[in-house]
Amino acid sequence: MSSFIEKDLFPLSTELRPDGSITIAGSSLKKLAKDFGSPLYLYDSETIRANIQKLKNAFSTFYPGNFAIAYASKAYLSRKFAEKIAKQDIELDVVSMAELLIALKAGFSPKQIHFHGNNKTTEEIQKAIDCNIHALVIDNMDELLYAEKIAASKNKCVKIWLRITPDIHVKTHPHIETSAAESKFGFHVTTGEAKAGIQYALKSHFFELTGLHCHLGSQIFDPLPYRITIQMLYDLASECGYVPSELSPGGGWGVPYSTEDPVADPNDWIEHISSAVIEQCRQKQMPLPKIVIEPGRWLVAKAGVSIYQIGSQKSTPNGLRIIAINGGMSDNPRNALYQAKYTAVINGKIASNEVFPSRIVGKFCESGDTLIDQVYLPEAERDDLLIIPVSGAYQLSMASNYNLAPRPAVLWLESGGIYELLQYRENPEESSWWA
Ligand SMILES: Cc1ncc(COP(=O)(O)O)c(C=O)c1O
Ligand SMILES: N[C@@H](CCCC[NH3+])C(=O)O
Repeated sequence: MSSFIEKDLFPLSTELRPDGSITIAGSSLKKLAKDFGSPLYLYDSETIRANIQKLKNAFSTFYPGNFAIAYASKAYLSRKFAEKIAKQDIELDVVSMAELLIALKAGFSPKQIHFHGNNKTTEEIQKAIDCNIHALVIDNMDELLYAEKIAASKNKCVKIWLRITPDIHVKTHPHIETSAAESKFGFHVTTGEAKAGIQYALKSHFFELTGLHCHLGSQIFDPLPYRITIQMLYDLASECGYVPSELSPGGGWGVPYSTEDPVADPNDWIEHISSAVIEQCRQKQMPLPKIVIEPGRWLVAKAGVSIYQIGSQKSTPNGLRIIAINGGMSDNPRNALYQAKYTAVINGKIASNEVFPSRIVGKFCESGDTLIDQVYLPEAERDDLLIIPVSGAYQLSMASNYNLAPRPAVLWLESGGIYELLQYRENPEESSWWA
């Protein structure tokens, strides 16, 4: 456990009791699992607030212009979670009608919201226009022309950004890279579509092109591709005689999931983004834009912890120790999708010295339903609680009802043992499949 704490994998308010059990924000995980059942997801409020503050401080240190932190809500969103985040004076990136409606309901002003997506529906474009969101982020030429028709039918001038794809590779899993020439996202630079899009948007009576955006991908630990992209965006803008008042280099900064993963300081990210923008503006004699970053994972991954109950255990003929838990790919498909690596501990047995290589598998009817390929754990018994840290991003937001599994409950933890239900456990007897 101490190595996990050193490596910064658990939420800030995590404490280890002398009996080897864990509390977060003063709440015992054993008690929470008893009261709310498992699988159970928890978010530590202190970690989220500290992460937001860290990014704000970094901008205050490195960037003399305006900036905004926009939480990429696809990482995890529910109405109550959105209400908590709305109080932190940040903006929000949404990609669907439901995310937009929740954001508005939770108290985000439309002026704090920008709407992404490579294939927005007519209703989504209409709704975004009707509520005057901060920016409709147009993904491609086809969408630019379609959104213009909708804006014209409403006789409105809509604030837009264009999502530009630089056609470069970044080091991450191919499924979460969005910057390459093969990407389905954005106006590609090398085909000339990006330049044509900017020129078209600048001429249209129905658009105000307030900014350019690029999102390179996710789980990125190197600031260099951000620098290259910012230069590319400014070269493009300058070729088109365009001066962006906002510039969004997206999100994507990575987090460690296990003690073997790199730890990358987001200060480096913000410092590089800031200095690249300052350098480009100086070279091109343009005023500094408002920089809008869109972190999802970096803001919430480490704040989240998932708790499971251990069930069957077995050894395979080749000596592999398998521990099955009462969740799996339905609440966390990341190993199945990206071979994502995690670590885990057994609550109450953290101090044990004797550990064995173990594979953590779920309860679903797929051989790929593995949560952790290999982790060293002590002897475990049925009903022991397995705790997986860094569970706050892209687990529940990608959860499914495979095998008609109900989605788990989610709690928000405040210090002093205070907690609030963000999302209740689905009731398998009241789900839509009974219709
Ligand atoms: C447009 C856009 N912005 C921001 C993000 C957030 O990425 P991350 O959670 O890696 O910060 C994503 C997801 O990759 C995205 O598609
Ligand atoms: N879902 C991915 C991240 C993709 C982010 C959205 N473009 C993950 O779990 O790592």
